[in-house]
Amino acid sequence: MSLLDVKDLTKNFGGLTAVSGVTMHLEDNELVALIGPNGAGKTTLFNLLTGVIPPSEGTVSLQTDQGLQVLNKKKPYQVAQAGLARTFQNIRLFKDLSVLDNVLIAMTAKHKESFVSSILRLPSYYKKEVEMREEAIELLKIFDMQDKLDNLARNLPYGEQRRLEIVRALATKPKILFLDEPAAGMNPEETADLTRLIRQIQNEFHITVLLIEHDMSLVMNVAERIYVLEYGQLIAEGTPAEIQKNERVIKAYLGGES
Ligand SMILES: Nc1ncnc2c1ncn2[C@@H]1O[C@H](COP(=O)(O)OP(=O)(O)OP(=O)(O)O)[C@@H](O)[C@H]1O
Repeated sequence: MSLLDVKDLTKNFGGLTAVSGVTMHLEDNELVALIGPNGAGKTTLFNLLTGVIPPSEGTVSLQTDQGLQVLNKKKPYQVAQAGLARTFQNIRLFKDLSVLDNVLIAMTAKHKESFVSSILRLPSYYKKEVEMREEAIELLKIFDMQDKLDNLARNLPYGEQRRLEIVRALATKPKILFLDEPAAGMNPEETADLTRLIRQIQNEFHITVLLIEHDMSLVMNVAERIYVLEYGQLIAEGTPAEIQKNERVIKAYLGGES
């Protein structure tokens, strides 16, 4: 049994089938990439896996501490509580809040502090708040952002805004982290930093990462396994070396150069 099992997942938008009968799996502590040409259905598949949109058909099941959970009909916050976190193609930070507050808000979504103790401001509430603050600072230290705690998110350079998004996702202590085009808009130096960061996340947090990315050097550098989508269907799965020499992938994705 895999950590995440996806069976025959399909999404129709009116007459268009954006994702068609996708079956895939993710294992513990794997770094997997999902690639495919523009419009292949990658973001739609991410949205299905993270509860942003419901599937037309198929199932998504996650192994959790409470046993197997079917995620299909769950809302995004329930999917997040089950252990799936994601970033988006377009940055979604609270731009007018500080770096630290951005992380604290993500943490609050996960912590189950009782309503009564937070309303009454019981000692346990303050204790929790102090703990969360310490945890958030520790996390930001790992990603070299300890000097930016009070900076407004909007004032960070682009690469750091993307990094903060990843920190926010990690603050929810996910089992699986979904990264949607994390290198989009980055310069080569920022992309090199991101490559190191993704490896660091996998090593230090022992979580599974699924990555959508158009930057092939990043994908081939970090992914252990790659899925390839074309017109909503999976056309290949394998190691970077296998994918690079897969005829169907070369034809579909790399423009038939061989
Ligand atoms: N809400 C929607 N309603 C109708 N069609 C949609 C919707 N969302 C996506 N599509 C269509 O589904 C197909 C897959 O789109 P999707 O964004 O998932 O592809 P993608 O592989 O992520 O593309 P890109 O690499 O350009 O981001 C496209 O033809 C797109 O126009």
